[in-house]
Amino acid sequence: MNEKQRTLLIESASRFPPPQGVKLSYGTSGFRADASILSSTVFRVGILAALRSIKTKSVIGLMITASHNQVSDNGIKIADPTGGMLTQDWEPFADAIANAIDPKDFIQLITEFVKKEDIPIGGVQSAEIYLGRDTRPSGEVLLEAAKQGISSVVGAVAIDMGILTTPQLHWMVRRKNMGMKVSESSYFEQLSNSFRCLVDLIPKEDTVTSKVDEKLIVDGANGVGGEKLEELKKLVDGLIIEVRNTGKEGEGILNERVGADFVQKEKVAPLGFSSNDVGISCASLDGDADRLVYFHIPSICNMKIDLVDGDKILSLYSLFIMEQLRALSKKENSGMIADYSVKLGVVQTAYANGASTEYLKQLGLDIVFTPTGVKYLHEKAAEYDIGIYFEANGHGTILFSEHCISWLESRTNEVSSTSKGSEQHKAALRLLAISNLINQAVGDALSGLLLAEAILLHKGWSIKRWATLYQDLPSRQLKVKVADRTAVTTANAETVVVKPSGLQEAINSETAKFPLGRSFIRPSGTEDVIRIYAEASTQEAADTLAESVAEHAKCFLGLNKS
Ligand SMILES: CC(=O)N[C@H]1[C@@H](OP(=O)(O)O)O[C@H](CO)[C@@H](O)[C@@H]1O
Ligand SMILES: [Mg+2]
Repeated sequence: MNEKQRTLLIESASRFPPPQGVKLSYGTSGFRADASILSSTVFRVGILAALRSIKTKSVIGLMITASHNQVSDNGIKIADPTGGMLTQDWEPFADAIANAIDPKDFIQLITEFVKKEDIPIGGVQSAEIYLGRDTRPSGEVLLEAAKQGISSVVGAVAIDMGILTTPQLHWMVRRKNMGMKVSESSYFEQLSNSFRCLVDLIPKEDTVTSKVDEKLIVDGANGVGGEKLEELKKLVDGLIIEVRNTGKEGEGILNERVGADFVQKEKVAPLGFSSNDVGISCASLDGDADRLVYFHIPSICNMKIDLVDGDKILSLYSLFIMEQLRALSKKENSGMIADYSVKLGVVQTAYANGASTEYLKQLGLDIVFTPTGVKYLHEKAAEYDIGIYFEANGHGTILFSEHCISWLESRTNEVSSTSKGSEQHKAALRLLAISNLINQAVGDALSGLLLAEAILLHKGWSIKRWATLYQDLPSRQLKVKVADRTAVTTANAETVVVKPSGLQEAINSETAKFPLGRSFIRPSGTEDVIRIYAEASTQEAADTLAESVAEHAKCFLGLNKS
């Protein structure tokens, strides 16, 4: 590192002293904490992003958001050149620099890292970083910290893309690195065009007899998703969407009793919904619009909901894609059959409802489990020609391999010359439209919503029909603040506790008391808590199982005194 670069880093780092007595960790989705202590972290991640951009010779994204956390929190995460999450190899470096106690230490870490990774820092090579943020009030100050971090690396340029959903920023980074046009309007155009394409391919006779819902009400969590959906819906014909909890002045507080996380965990309607909405199809986005769940309110008596969670969205997508693949491999007039069999896979986590896994198995799908956190699911899904992944909480997407897309394209060309308009031809076009609609970088509530709506229209299904695909097993999630959550280590996609020893045996003996019982605990990657999950044949049993496992966890780990 040359002298000019070193001086620049030391000067700027001294303006961003780290918080005292706090240990930060890159976690399941970047750094998250109370916004008031994050400036130095965001500044340092700005530098990391610049190094990553130099190393990969690509545009890197920096998103300032704390997703579904309370409004006073904020966070920062990195989008890698493909639009995915930061490569896991760099996470230890992210942790190390975020926790370096003084500028000297910090510079030392950077010097060692650029040497090890052979990063030509100092201006030989340029770097470009796209910045996005959600609607949190702390976003502006943190944006400034990120810019200062970036500009303390010689040759690095920050480009502020403004207030965006997390998936929009990831999409932009991916597109830019593919040499394509990047703007918010091109994002909206791509989504609305591919949605229209799917709707145009709906067999006409089916639409007449359809029982589809007339409108969809969307809870925007008082975050960025609501305002973006207002924009997007102007371009989408054939859907009536009413957006609530848009976060406009006086509408409510970000994520407070609203949003996908609240709805999925509490299983009640968000604020802003009432008994007037009984029977109507509804959906909830989370604070940065990378999660989506659906629901309807079955009765005017209370605000309990019938939840259509990520597992059911995954099931709907899987069913539709399987149907298209089947149509594609059928022998038609052309006499041709599919010349390679598409490897379709489904990825879930331990939080997936047992009934969903059973349903997907019955469809004959290949299902794999990974630890919690989309970085793990995404990586696994990318091993298939078409990989569908979802967390129960509504984060997920469908990945198409390059090989699969070019095969679909050549298939479409072939079939359109021999049997244009055939079922085979339409199936190939539908799959291509899905690959354009659904975000290939990360889970995206807006594109996910348009795909779900297109499939419902195609099948002539209402949300009630969709909800009956299978019946969820009753489940309960709890969280406990323990003395040190890192004392818990797990194995087998987080379904088994390895440490502290004896705890798994205690969980096993509780679980054995309940028919269809299943329970596991794991340390959260985004909050200072241990999460407890339990599932059983009745709600009461699931509640009791969760409570007793929580008691064991407290006993083994001790409570947090602070
Ligand atoms: C049980 C649960 O919903 N966990 C969520 C939550 O992670 P935790 O590590 O459980 O805090 O936030 C992650 C980021 O949004 C998401 O990927 C994950 O699924
Ligand atoms: Mg989110």
